[in-house]
Amino acid sequence: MTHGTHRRAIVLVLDSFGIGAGPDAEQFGDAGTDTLGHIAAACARGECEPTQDSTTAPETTRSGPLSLPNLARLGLFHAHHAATGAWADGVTPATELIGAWGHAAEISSGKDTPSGHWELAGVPVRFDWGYFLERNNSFPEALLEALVRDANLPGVLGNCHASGTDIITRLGAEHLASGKPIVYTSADSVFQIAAHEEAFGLERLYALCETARRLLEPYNIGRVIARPFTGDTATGFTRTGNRRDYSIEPPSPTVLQTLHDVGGEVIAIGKIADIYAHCGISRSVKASGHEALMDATLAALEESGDNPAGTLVMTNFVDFDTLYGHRRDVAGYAAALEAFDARLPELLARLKQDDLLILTADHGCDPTWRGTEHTREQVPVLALGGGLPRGPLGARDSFADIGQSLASWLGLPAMDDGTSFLPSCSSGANPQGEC
Ligand SMILES: O=P(O)(O)O[C@H]1O[C@H](CO)[C@@H](O)[C@H]1O
Ligand SMILES: [Mn+2]
Ligand SMILES: [Mn+2]
Repeated sequence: MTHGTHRRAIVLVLDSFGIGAGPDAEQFGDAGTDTLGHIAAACARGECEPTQDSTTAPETTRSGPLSLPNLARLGLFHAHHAATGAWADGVTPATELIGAWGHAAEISSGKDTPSGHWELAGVPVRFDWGYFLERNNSFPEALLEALVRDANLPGVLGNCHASGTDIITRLGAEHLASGKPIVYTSADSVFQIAAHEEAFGLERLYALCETARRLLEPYNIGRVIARPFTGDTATGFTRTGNRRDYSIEPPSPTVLQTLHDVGGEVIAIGKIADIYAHCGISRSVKASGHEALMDATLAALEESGDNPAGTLVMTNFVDFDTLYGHRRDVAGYAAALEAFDARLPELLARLKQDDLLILTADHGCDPTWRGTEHTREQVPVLALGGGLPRGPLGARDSFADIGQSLASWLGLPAMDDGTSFLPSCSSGANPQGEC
């Protein structure tokens, strides 16, 4: 088969960065959500200013309207306008756009991280995940009994729906005293285990998660997540960067797998390898924090591009979701967006002729919304290169349009789902094609 030469695709997933409620948001109780729009509005109202008692995180020093000049040039605010019918408050949309921009709705049954990532890699989730719906005594007794027995535990704490930071504050001391790990869930298809990194042991926590992963097989649960933390009752408890996700495998080959199968290189940065259950990954680079994730992405761009079958560099920027979205920290989310935006010129400077860059998200997590859960939203599709003319990509019916476009650019067999937004002349299956 003819195959694109030395082409690369770079996909940055801004975890939870929704740009307006999806067409089916009502069914999720999320009609009216808008992660970007509500952050911008709060900034415009002067609600995201540095405060006297602000923590020492440097990003909390931001102030004024939301300022994202580089994302604006890639068409972020235009995409948000197209998705919602309104310009985000206080922002300055770019007059000179450099790329193609659109917005995509999710067709997967859930609004969780694996569903969003698999769909954007061309594999929507059409089956229903298992969920633990009870807010208290959430897990079946038989499951917990088996976990306690197989992992030789003194018992478990939690067994409820919870916010991960709240539950370690509430149960951290009891965990230290009893040695019992904390198990909890959310509206997502997850089984989360929090334990003290030193007192319980990090490797022991990972092994416990693997046991849980095995025991959860009949329950159709998307992910087991290890949530290590440190601290004590005097200092308080803090989660560390050693989180690990144990996902089930995608139901069919994603575009990562398809590229890997033809000998291409798939470089997974941050959580990406875990999210795809290590399927179709050539190299996984772990990094904690957005600065380190961006550094790793830039390094991957420096080091890659020699593979004649093509290269995919894919990075998940998780802090938007974990540190700010779920914590309903609007100012923190705004500051993290601005810090991300400030690094984009370094990335753009490393792009080459045969590169396609896509910035997108996996779901929303509107920090102004009730509760602490994800929100069913559309995501931005900001694309640069790939033979794309500047301008609108329109409303995309599925995140899978991204996967199909990646397949086209990299000269791979077409995915079953999704419609490519690239011009047909730029398909990697026909690298001589001139656009
Ligand atoms: O509150 P924490 O532990 O961050 O949990 C959140 O993280 C999980 C995975 O994204 C979600 O299901 C959500 O509940
Ligand atoms: Mn996510
Ligand atoms: Mn999340």
